[in-house]
Amino acid sequence: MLSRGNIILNKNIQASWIIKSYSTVIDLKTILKEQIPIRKNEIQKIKKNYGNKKIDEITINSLLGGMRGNRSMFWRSTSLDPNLGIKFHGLTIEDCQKNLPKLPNTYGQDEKIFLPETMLWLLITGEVPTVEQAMILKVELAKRGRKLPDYVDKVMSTLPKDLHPMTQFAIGIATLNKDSQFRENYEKGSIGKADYWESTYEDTLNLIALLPQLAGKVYSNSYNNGQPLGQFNENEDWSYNICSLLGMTNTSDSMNIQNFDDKKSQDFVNLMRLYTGIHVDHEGGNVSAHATHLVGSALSDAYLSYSSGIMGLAGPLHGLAAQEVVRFLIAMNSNISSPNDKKSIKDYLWSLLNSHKVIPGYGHAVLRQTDPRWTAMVDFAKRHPEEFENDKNVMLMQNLVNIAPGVLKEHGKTANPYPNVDAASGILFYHYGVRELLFFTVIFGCSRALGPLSQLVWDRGLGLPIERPKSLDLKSLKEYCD
Ligand SMILES: CC(=O)SCCNC(=O)CCNC(=O)[C@H](O)C(C)(C)COP(=O)(O)OP(=O)(O)OC[C@H]1O[C@@H](n2cnc3c(N)ncnc32)[C@H](O)[C@@H]1OP(=O)(O)O
Ligand SMILES: O=C([O-])CC(=O)C(=O)O
Repeated sequence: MLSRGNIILNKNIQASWIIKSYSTVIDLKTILKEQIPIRKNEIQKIKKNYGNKKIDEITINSLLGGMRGNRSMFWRSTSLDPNLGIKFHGLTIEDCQKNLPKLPNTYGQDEKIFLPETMLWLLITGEVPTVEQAMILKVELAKRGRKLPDYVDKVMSTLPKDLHPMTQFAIGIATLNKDSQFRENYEKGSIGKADYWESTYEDTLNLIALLPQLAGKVYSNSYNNGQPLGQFNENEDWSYNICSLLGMTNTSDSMNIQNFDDKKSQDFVNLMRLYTGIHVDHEGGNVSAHATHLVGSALSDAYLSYSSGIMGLAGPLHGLAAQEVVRFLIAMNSNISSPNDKKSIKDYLWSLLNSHKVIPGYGHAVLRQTDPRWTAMVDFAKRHPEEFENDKNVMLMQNLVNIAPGVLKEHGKTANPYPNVDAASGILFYHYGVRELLFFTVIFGCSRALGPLSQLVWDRGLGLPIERPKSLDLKSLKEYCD
């Protein structure tokens, strides 16, 4: 083991952005105050000395093919290796599971699963937090998240019950911009460019903190006539509060709508921590992160920027695939004799492909191997055999990984025939009783806020400019071809 002050890292880990130990600093904002000028200076030096250095070539294929593979944006905290998957400041999911600290007095915490709060610290600082640092952030988020403003509650209550949960969620997030400190300061003209990051930081923490309340509000709006199913508990962690506000713990904070016993209640909260801990970020080019970054580059505040990210996440080729996978597994199970019936599964997949539909949960724009987030979700199911061994949908999800890649390879189009995270996640929530498929992506949206919004704080800190690529019309394109 290597020790950096109080920060203990497994010896194989090389976290790329760690520059010094902040073991004595316990406040996130103070660390940012120290880090931002150092990084800004580095970026300015790179621009000055290497500004004209070539990184990539833009081909007509990339121009017409969704910029696939173009290295053309800066993203600080995470990067995606096509074969190994996502790394958070150089740490894999497994590294994070080993090294992010577990916190005392945490409801039923599974030793293998970290809290999203510890991941947020890592994303923002590039440092593995100490227990003390993570505890302080956990408490701060809980304080900031204790109450949804009345005007948001009111707006949400007027929305039609059958409005898609993701649309409700995006509206709720955008509405919160009434309280944006950045927007207010900018309008008053009381801040200059060097100060933008501070109020963006405040907005970011307030927004992340309020997401459990907002998700609970959407759920009760859509599925419980607007009546709350649980209450926020300031002494508990962020993921616990998502679960209790959905009415899905057996504690005094919640209606316990699924009649969980202690074990099931704790398992469900741990599943939520796992899910919301690993969905936070997937480098910068995915639709939700990129949309947040693009809108933020116009100096829209954190609320408007992230509501745009949520709208992108609501597309079926991106986050909404989580809902589509569950629909697909249930439909397949009702068309085949058993989840072990390989031939019927293969036929079913072919019928889908022959009708020009995608196999949801399979394929990826960047990954070329099985998504390690998928592996982490399946590992959760394997560690709870008593819970899942008789679940036909979970069985089918697990069997599919041995069949779908072969079918997709034979079909011959898909660059990556292996499962992505959405292939496993929704069906585990479904198992515990979240049967409202349209709601799954809202949980994804709670988690995804952590990555793109910590990037937004840094975008402001580093003074990154408005994003504005040049487009080409058909005439110019033809001229290039000639
Ligand atoms: C959290 C996430 O966002 S993870 C992704 C979630 N989305 C899904 O699971 C939906 C299913 N998968 C897909 O649609 C795609 O694999 C995407 C959108 C994820 C990636 O898209 P691309 O980078 O364009 O993939 P790729 O280069 O492999 O596409 C080549 C062809 O294979 C097809 N293809 C890709 N994946 C699949 C699939 N799972 N089933 C059937 N066909 C597929 C594409 O539609 C494309 O067909 P076309 O040439 O007729 O247009
Ligand atoms: O990286 C992507 O394009 C899609 C994805 O898996 C994510 O955003 O989590």
